[in-house]
Order: sequence, then structure tokens, then C-alpha cells
Amino acid sequence: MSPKKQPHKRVTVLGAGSWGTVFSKVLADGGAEVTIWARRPEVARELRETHRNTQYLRGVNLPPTITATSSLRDSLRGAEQLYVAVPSQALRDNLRALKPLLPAGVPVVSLMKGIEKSTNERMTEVIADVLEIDLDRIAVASGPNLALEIAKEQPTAAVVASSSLETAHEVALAATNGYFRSFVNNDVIGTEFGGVLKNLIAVAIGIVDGVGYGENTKASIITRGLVEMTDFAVAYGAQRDTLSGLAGLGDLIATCQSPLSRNNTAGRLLGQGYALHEVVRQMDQTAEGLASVDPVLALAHARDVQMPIVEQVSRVLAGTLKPRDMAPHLTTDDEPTGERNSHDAQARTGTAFRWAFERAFGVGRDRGRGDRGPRP
Ligand SMILES: NC(=O)C1=CN([C@@H]2O[C@H](COP(=O)(O)OP(=O)(O)OC[C@H]3O[C@@H](n4cnc5c(N)ncnc54)[C@H](O)[C@@H]3O)[C@@H](O)[C@H]2O)C=CC1
Ligand SMILES: O=C(CO)COP(=O)(O)O
Repeated sequence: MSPKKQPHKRVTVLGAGSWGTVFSKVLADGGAEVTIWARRPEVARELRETHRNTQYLRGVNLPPTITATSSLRDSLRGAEQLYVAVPSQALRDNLRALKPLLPAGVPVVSLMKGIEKSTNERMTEVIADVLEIDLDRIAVASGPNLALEIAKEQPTAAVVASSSLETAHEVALAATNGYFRSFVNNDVIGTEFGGVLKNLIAVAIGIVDGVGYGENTKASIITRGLVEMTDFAVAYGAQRDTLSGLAGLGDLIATCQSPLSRNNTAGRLLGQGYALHEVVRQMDQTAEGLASVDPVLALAHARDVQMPIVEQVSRVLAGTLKPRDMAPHLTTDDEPTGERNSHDAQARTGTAFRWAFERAFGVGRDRGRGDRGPRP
């Protein structure tokens, strides 16, 4: 049964990069009237007048129900939901500017997959800090969501998490259409960390790809990477199942496999021998993983979580580990150790993958674990 649509919503999306723009299309194709706030007036003008965003989405025509402005005040007038897709390090300043303009009671949804470097906070924590709104009105949407595939309306799924399932349902209904299906859960920590951590594993994959290593190396890193992601997220209060759902394993697979991923691309350049500053210069888009490495490792050390792959990424970024030396170091111990899957998620990986697939296409989705469909 397809979920019942909400009455027509007026929503605002902050950020006119690739994800803000494509998510606006998802919402508009789900029936919402969308206003995008773009930092640059020329981007707002192009979106408004031609329904295109040529810098990020060449050749994509956007629905006419999307408009855009570079005035924060105008963008927020009458908003019933707010979605935020600016680079993570820019979130706090943008929230400070919009705080006095935000209509009361509006749910605020993070679409971002980074950690604030200065505080080590997740994006929903920054939102709660700055906006001082009820946690039940804050949500995060995450999953295997490569913007350029979704722009072409290739089917995919996501999960919307909020401490309030009411809020998660409200958002998931708006963010569902014929090619994009949103599920819900109440594990904000797991959903949010899934998106952050898979970026770091995707950088690792890019590095070994750039070196020229093959599928065994990459499969080892993906599999051990999922263990690191799960150990870390659980140490910070996540539910294990979330990491084997769309926001964990699902996004890990998409990002590690795709040349569209900016994190994967950044890693590949490092693996090919470019230094970090050269990679940053070459990338004209946000690769959140590069900024998340230090905060994630600081958080991992604080809770004694072992993250050998992320440690190696950090050393490659710092120039103290040669990319070609990366793959063999898949544990922190020199001695052979048991394959510690810690959370039996790996034993369930095949099952989890099948469930993610079934859920994405609406089959067998009420198994009562992990991501759930929005209430019909
Ligand atoms: N592109 C994708 O496939 C997906 C991206 N995300 C997440 O969405 C977030 C945004 O990423 P993208 O849109 O892909 O990045 P992007 O690099 O395509 O666009 C970033 C946008 O933010 C603007 N911007 C830069 N500095 C700013 C500032 N100080 N204040 C306000 N705006 C500023 C840029 O002008 C640009 O419009 C990231 O956290 C990313 O991890 C999540 C899922 C998918
Ligand atoms: O989060 C993403 C896909 O789900 C996008 O990944 P990149 O930021 O690496 O492009």
C-alpha cells in the first residue's frame, strides 16, 4: 500500500548545491511547494527563472513548483518544514542567521553528513544548540542517496529519523514520491553517524582504488569498515540495526561503489599521489569525509573504539602513510586476531541487504527491525 500523501505543504530548503537542489526536486515531486534558499543570488536567479542549476545539475530540468531566493527572510515566510543542506562546517553560522526568522513549530530536517570540527557535534546537535527548539521537531534524512542518480529519478530509499516518530512520519510523507521512498526510525544517532562514517570508509575505498588495488581489498575495507562504523555508533548510543539499514550499510555500498561519490573521488586522488591540499583544490564540491576524520577519531578515542581504517585514512591525509601501505593494515594488532565482528551485524549482512532491497521496493517491509515504512 502506498503511503497517504499529506495535504500540499510549503517547504523551504536551505542550500542550493547538488543535494539541496535534488532534495527540493524530491519534495516537489512529492507534491510540496518548495522555496530554495541559495547563498549566491545568481544561483537563486537561475533556479527561479530557468528551473535549472547548471553548476551542479547540468541538463536537469526542475519542477515549476520550485522557486528560489537569496533572501533568508523571504525563503522562510510561510514555511511548514525546513530542510538543511549546507556544508556541515557552515551550518552554525547559517542557523544563527535564520533563527529569528524561523516560523514556530516548524520541523527542521538535516540532510547533511558531517561533524562540526570545532565541537565534534552531529548536525542535529548543532541544530538543537543554536535554534533551541524541541528535539522532537528535529529530524535527519539519510541513506544511499547519490544526488545525480536521484536527479534522473532512479529509484532509491532513505530513512528519516527523529526522537518523535510523529515528526519522522510527517517528514517521510513529504519526502516520498514515485522514485524516492522514505522510511522512518527513532534512532537519530545511528542514522546520523551512519552517513558521517560511510564517508570515511568511502575515502579509504577511493585511496586503494587510486593505488590500483582490486575487489578483494575493497571488499575487506567495506566489511571491516561496517564493523568500525557500528562499534563507533553503538558506543555513542546508536541501535545496531540502524547501521545494517539504509543509513548504514545501504549508504556504505552506494558511496563505496560509485564514482559519483565526492568522498570516493577525493580518496582516489589521494591514492593516485595527490597531496591533500591539491585534492581540496581540485574538488569544487563538498567532500564531508575530509573534515570529519579528526572529529570522528577524537570521539573514537574518547570511548576507546578501535577504528584502524579511519586511522589509516587520517595518516594518508596527513602524508604520514603511503596510500599503497594502507590495505594490509586492517587491524590495529600485528598478531593474528579472531575476526571480531563485534555485533553479529556481519553475520546478518546478507539478510540486511535483502531487507534493504525489499523495503526499498515495498516488499516485506514490516519485519519490525531497523527502518520502518511511514504509517499509511
Ligand atoms: N550530493 C549528494 O549526493 C549528497 C550530499 N549530502 C550531504 O549534503 C550536504 C551538502 O552537500 P552538497 O549539496 O552535495 O554539496 P555541494 O558542494 O554540492 O553544495 C554545497 C552548497 O553549499 C553552498 N555553500 C558553501 N558554503 C556555504 C556557506 N558558508 N553558507 C551557506 N552555503 C554555503 C555552496 O555554494 C553550494 O551551493 C553535505 O553534508 C553532504 O554530505 C547528503 C546526501 C547526498
Ligand atoms: O551521501 C552521499 C550518497 O548517499 C553522497 O556521497 P558523497 O558526498 O561522497 O558524494
